[in-house]
This record gives sequence, structure tokens and C-alpha cells, in this order.
Amino acid sequence: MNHNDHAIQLCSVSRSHKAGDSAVTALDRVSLSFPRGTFTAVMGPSGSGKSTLLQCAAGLDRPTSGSVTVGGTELTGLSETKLTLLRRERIGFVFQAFNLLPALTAEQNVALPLRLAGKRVAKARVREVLRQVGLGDRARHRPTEMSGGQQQRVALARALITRPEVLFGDEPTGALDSRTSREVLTLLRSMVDREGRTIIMVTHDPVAASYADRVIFLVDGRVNGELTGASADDIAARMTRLEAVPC
Ligand SMILES: Nc1ncnc2c1ncn2[C@@H]1O[C@H](COP(=O)(O)OP(=O)(O)OP(=O)(O)O)[C@@H](O)[C@H]1O
Repeated sequence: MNHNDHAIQLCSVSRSHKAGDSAVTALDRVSLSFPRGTFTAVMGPSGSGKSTLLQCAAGLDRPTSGSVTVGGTELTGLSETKLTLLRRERIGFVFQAFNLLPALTAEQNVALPLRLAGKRVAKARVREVLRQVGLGDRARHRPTEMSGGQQQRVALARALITRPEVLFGDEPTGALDSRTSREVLTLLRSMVDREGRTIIMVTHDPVAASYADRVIFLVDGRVNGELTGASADDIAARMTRLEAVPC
């Protein structure tokens, strides 16, 4: 596989934070590649560096050392302006909190990233993305008139409107009940299978992680191994072992 087949590559990425006189190493020389058209879950005990990994890979945070490449563009050394543009145009995010604007309808929320980028908003495109997430008939509804799962699907549509190369999720199903969570995960899975999208998702939930092609485990800021095509039970068993490691 040549490097163009990778949506994101991390090469020996470290990130430390100053904490008083000492430093906390959130990520310690992590090297990972995320092939295009795959769904990866990132798991690990609390404080193992999952969010930091996601933020560095998505250009939201800068590594202390090492390099991150998004579709052939190396992020190290990009100015803040270039990094902001890259995030806006090439990367999509969904978080545990849906972060929808309550005063706006679903279609207005979905169009927001285009408006913020000063781009023309094609109504047909907004409707198409809403249809893709199963909300073709909810375009005029406001967030308070929708269920949690529907709101997360609006957030997904908003992340997809710019046709990002990679979609990042930080606990995207964390606020949903298990049935709604399954609906959103099935949708994510089908985006990878049908449209060849690349998804990287941090989760604590072995069932959510079992929808991914690959699960990467982090411990103390380092990659501690991975599972491919694993069941929720296998993933849960691995997590139990990792969490049992004494400090
Ligand atoms: N801004 C910061 N300043 C100091 N330390 C930080 C900062 N951000 C993260 N850390 C530390 O880096 C380590 C990794 O944090 P991170 O949030 O990436 O872990 P996580 O695996 O996402 O945790 P959780 O599952 O609890 O959300 C932790 O020890 C955390 O305390």
C-alpha cells in the first residue's frame, strides 16, 4: 500500500503538557496509519491519550514532536490559517455533544460550515446529505423537535456537507441510548462500506468499537496493540485486561 492510500499517517507523534514543574506525556512516539475507506476505533483506559491522539490527527492540536500527514499534506509547519482551512475543508467532526444551534432548523445547521467558509449553499446538496442520514423529511425541524439520535444525525450531516476526507468522532454515541446508538453506528458503517469514507472514532463502548474494521488500544500514551474484525466480547475482554494493569 503506498502512502497515498492512507487518509492519515502519524509518525512517531509525541505530545506532552507542562503540569507545574513536571511534564505529562499524553502521547509517546505513536506511529499509525489509517487507510482510506476504513473504520477505526480507538480505545484505552481513561487518560491513555485517546482524545489527544484524535486532536493531533485532526490538526486541532500540535504534537510536541513527530509528524502528522493528512492525505499527503504534512501538518507540521502549517500556519494556523492553513491548518484552519485544512480542518474546515478536509476534515469532519462529530462529538458526544451534538453542538447544534437551537435557533436554526436542521438544514440551516447543516449548511453552517459552508456559510462560515463563505461558500454558496446549494439547497439540493443540503437536502441530499440530510437524506443520506435518513432525515430527508426533517429539514425544517429544529433540534428541540428531534430525538437525540436524530440530532446526532444532523451533526453527522453537518460534518459531511464539505465532503471531508476523514470523519473523526469523539464518543459520537456517548449520549445516546443503545438502540439509537446502534442506528448511528450502522449509518457510520454504511458510509464506509457504500461511499468509501474514512472514519476514526474514540469510544469507551466495546459494542460501538465492534462496528469498526480495526480497534487500536492505547495505554499510557502508547499503542498497546490492535484487533481486526473483533466482536464486542473480544474487545471487552481486551479492555478488561488493559484496565487491570497495575499503575
Ligand atoms: N491540557 C492538558 N494539560 C495537562 N495535561 C493534559 C492536558 N490534556 C491532557 N492531559 C493529560 O494527558 C493524558 C491523556 O489525556 P487524554 O484526554 O488524551 O486521555 P483520554 O484517553 O482521552 O482520557 P478519557 O478517556 O478520560 O477521556 C492524561 O494524563 C491527561 O491528564
